[in-house]
Amino acid sequence: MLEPNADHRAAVAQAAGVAASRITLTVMLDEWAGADARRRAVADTVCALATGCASLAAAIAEGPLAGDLARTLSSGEAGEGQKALDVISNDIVIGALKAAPVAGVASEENDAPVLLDPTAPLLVAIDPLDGSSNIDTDISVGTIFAVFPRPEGADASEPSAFLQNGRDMLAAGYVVYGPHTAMMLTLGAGTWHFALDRAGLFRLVDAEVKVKEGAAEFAINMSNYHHWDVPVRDYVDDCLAGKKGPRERDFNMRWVASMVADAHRIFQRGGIYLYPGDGRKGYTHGRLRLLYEAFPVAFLMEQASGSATDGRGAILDLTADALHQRVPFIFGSRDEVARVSRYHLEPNGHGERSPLFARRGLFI
Ligand SMILES: O=P(O)(O)OC[C@H]1O[C@](O)(COP(=O)(O)O)[C@@H](O)[C@@H]1O
Ligand SMILES: [Mg+2]
Ligand SMILES: [Mg+2]
Repeated sequence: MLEPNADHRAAVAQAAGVAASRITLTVMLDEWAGADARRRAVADTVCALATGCASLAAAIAEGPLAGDLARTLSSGEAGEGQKALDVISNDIVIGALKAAPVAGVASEENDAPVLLDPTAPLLVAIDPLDGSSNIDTDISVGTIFAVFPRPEGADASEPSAFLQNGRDMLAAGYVVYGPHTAMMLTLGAGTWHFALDRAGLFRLVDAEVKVKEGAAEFAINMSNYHHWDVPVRDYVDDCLAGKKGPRERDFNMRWVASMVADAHRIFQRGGIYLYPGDGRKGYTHGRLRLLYEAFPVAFLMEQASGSATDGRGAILDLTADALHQRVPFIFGSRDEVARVSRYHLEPNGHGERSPLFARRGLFI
C-alpha cells in the first residue's frame, strides 16, 4: 500500500525548500488571545470550526467510498438544491460549534438561526459547503464562516441578531478542500494561511497574505454574458479584447464554480472574481449570500490588501437586512476591483476608456 510516511513527507518538504514542521493554528490563536476574554471566545470558536472542518476534510477525502455524497435531497431556487454532503457538512460544523461560546448559527442550510448557548457572546454565519455542484466531480469545495458579536440582549434564535454591518465581524475565514486542505483566516489584523497536515492540525503557511496587483486573470461564469448589465459586459469585453483593446494586454479566464477555490487562487496569484446581478429570474442581486459568503471573503480580502465591492461600494460597509440576502459580489486585486467600480460608477465611457471602445447602453 502507498502510505506516505514521515520520511517521505520530510523528503518532500526538503525538496520543496520548506520547513517540515510549522507553527499550528492553535498556538497562533492562543498567542493572539492572551488574557483577553473576547479574544479567547473568538479563538475557541475558530478552534471549534477548525476541528469540524478537519473532520469534514476527512469525509470529503473518502469521496464515493463514504456513500453517494452528491445525491440531491431537495431542489432549490438558483440551482441550489440540497445535496447529501451539504447536510452532513452542516451537521458537522454545527456539532463542532456546540463546544464553543456561540449563541446561535445562521447557516445556508437552515432557514432560521440554530440556537446553541443563548447567553454565549458570539454568533456564527456559515456556508458549511460551498461549491456543492462540484461534489460528484472531485473538484475543490469549501466551508466559509464569519464570527460576529452577539449584540447586547439579542436573541440568537431571531434573524435580527445577525443583521449586522460587515465591519462588526470579529473573525472570518474559509477552508478549501482541494488536493490539500487549506484555511484562510483573519482576526482583523492581516490574513493567515494554513494547511492541514495528516494528523489533523492546521499549520501556518503564511502570516502575511497579500493579494497581488497587476494580474491579468478574471473569473466569471461567461455563460451568463447576455444576462449581464452594461458595466459588467464592458469590463469583460475590454479584457477579452486583449492586446488590441483598451487594456493593451491579453487576459486569462478561470471559473471553478466553487467561490472558495476561485478566492484561494486569487489569494495566491491575484486577479478578480465577479458574480454580478443579472437578468435571470432570481439573480437580480447575483447568487452569493451576503452574511456567510460575501462578508467573510471581503474581510479576508481587505485584510490581505485586496478589496471587495457590490459595484457601488465596499461589501464590508453593507448592513445585512435578511439572513439569506444575496449581493452582487466582485472581489480580488485592488486595482482590478477599482476598475470594475469605475465602470459601474462612471456611466459615460468609464473614465479613461477610449471612445472607440465605449458601448452605448442603459446604465442600471
Ligand atoms: O453555477 P454558477 O451559477 O456558476 O455558480 C457558481 C457559484 O455558486 C456557488 O457555488 C454558491 O455556493 P453553494 O454551493 O454554497 O450554493 C459559488 O461558490 C460559485 O462561485
Ligand atoms: Mg456557497
Ligand atoms: Mg453551500
